[in-house]
Amino acid sequence: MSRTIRLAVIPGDGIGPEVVAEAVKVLDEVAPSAGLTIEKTQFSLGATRFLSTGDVLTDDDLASISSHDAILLGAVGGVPGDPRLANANIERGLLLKLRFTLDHYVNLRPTTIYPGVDSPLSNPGEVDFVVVREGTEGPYVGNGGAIRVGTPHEIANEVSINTAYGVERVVRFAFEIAQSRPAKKLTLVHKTNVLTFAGGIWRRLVDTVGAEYPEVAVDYLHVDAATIFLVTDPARFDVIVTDNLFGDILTDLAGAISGGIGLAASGNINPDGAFPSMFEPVHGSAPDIAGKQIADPTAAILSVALLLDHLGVPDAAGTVRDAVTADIATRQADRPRTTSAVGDAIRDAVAASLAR
Ligand SMILES: NC(=O)C1=CN([C@@H]2O[C@H](COP(=O)(O)OP(=O)(O)OC[C@H]3O[C@@H](n4cnc5c(N)ncnc54)[C@H](O)[C@@H]3O)[C@@H](O)[C@H]2O)C=CC1
Ligand SMILES: CC(C)CC(=O)C(=O)O
Ligand SMILES: [Mg+2]
Repeated sequence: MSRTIRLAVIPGDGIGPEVVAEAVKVLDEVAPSAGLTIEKTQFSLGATRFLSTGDVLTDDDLASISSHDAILLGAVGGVPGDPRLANANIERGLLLKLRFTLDHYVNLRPTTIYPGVDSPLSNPGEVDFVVVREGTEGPYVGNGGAIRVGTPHEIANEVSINTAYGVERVVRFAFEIAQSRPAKKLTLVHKTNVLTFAGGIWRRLVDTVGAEYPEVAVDYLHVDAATIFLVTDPARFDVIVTDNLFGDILTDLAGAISGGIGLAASGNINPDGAFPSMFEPVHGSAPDIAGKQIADPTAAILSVALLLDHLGVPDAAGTVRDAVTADIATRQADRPRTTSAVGDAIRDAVAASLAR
């Protein structure tokens, strides 16, 4: 029996539409094998839409997106510094508004170094960790302001919000994941030596919640030291739990060490299922390479694997990851392929695997 999934597709800006086209290609190939019928609604949102209509995300857009079962997003944002977008605030008005309104409190960002991948690390070892980044709080909530703007006496602030409710639930989610993994290790990353108030609540809640997970070994690193170990000893990590800002930064670094930002996938999860979760590559709209068909669509395709996990069809997710693994093993730096050629190859590998 087939299950219908209503998927909101937001290709977005820059390379977003290029990589989403490949992700959809792969999703359409694998979905029937998992008994899924994917009913897609396209949403034309982002900088391009703002420039033509002046709208970032209307109430109607939000209501319509919310009525779907899940969301697939490319990336949004125009060329940084483009004066026409000065008042648009696409990132906050669209991306963060979706994450906050749909209560995506878990931003799940796994990192694996696939065999044959072109990593800048000489000897990375077995790398397989997941960053559980808080998605609805921290310094991204817009709790700030500025006075005397543009004068030599300007003062600006941007305050990090960390609630016991918000921190506890994401920490608990991270412990659940750590408990389910063979290494059973959780590393809190923060900056408690300086951010004593924000860091304090994270440390205390990790200790409190951790008492319920005696099998999980708990570690702590300041964020600056964490960047060292991500490069020198990434195999030490299993589950990292951290706030919205540190998680944002660490996961770009994680992408870079594991073969490039074009491989890094993410899920913005509402674990309670009250709202649709949203799947997207970690990267942005990459205006520097947009329109050239040279973006790597693998991160978007691996985000489809996270979507399939979320939909409760792990075999289909595994089929996609196996196809990506096989494709990465064939890559040659001196023979680059177009975005759609990579998508075709992964789609064909999925088809071949399903035919066996
Ligand atoms: N989730 C989202 O929608 C995000 C949006 N942004 C927005 O995207 C715009 C550009 O941001 P940047 O800071 O330049 O970050 P970016 O992630 O778009 O690009 C950083 C670098 O990585 C490269 N890159 C990114 N994705 C790639 C891919 N799939 N294949 C190959 N190379 C890739 C780009 O060419 C660039 O050199 C900004 O407006 C930013 O706010 C940034 C991050 C996330
Ligand atoms: C524009 C940012 C809020 C998005 C971002 O960089 C991310 O989620 O990784
Ligand atoms: Mg980021």
